[in-house]
Amino acid sequence: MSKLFRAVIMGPPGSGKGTISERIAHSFGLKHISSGDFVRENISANTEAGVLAKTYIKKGLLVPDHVMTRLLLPRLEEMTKYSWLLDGFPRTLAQADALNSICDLDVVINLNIPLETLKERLRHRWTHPSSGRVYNMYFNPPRIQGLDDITGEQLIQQEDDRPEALVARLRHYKDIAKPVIDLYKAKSILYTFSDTETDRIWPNISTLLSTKIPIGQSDARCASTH
Ligand SMILES: Nc1nc2c(ncn2[C@@H]2O[C@H](COP(=O)(O)OP(=O)(O)OP(=O)(O)O)[C@@H](O)[C@H]2O)c(=O)[nH]1
Ligand SMILES: Nc1ncnc2c1ncn2[C@H]1C[C@H](O)[C@@H](COP(=O)(O)OP(=O)(O)O)O1
Repeated sequence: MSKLFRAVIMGPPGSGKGTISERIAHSFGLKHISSGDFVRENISANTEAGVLAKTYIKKGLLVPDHVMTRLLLPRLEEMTKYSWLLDGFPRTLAQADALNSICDLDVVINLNIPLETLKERLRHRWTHPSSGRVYNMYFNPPRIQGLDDITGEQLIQQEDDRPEALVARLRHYKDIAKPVIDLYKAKSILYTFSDTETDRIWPNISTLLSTKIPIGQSDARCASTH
């Protein structure tokens, strides 16, 4: 069997991780695992870890590393037969070390987007809370204003996406992501993409992955998990 492909996508809130992950999953047939979606699924299903995670998220905090790894690692271990792309995990060095103990990553995509662009995007981001699907009033608007394309349910603007909240989130992201980025740089698997537009970044990511993903792995049938 040819070698499976393991990738991580990193970037500050609003950098386009979710948007680009969907494109990668669709074009290259990788399983897309979003830590945020997975946490929300566990909260809805009332699993032990989900109940615990909810107590932190309600306070606007990140879920502690040991809870996060207890949630995510078994999920990844179920996926040993698939190539996957992980979005939203690892967020801390402890999470990166835990991930390192169960697999070798091939590529880490690091999105470097200017602060002004992030603020502007998140100001116009609308979210479907139960699925985590996101829209932008200009970039990818829903078919009917204010409603989710798939379920027709109401979209909301998250408190976290207000510009004032974003500056604090971004500062926090930078502090915790720096050692993770340094680790992947030292391993020579970090690929950084800097631009203000996803559509300009995407061709470069697509070219990179075309050279890295073994032939026969691009199977659109095993695309995104949601
Ligand atoms: N104007 C514009 N909006 C974009 C672009 N790329 C993504 N967006 C929108 O920007 C917002 C953020 O994109 P996401 O894919 O949710 O970013 P993320 O990195 O997953 O964000 P978090 O979930 O907060 O970590 C969404 O509303 C997207 O629709 C772009 O190139 N231009
Ligand atoms: N790797 C991780 N470490 C800690 N908490 C995490 C995490 N991934 C997700 N979470 C938790 C905290 C987030 O506020 C929540 C939703 O995740 P998300 O949708 O990726 O985040 P955000 O709301 O920052 O865009 O789940």
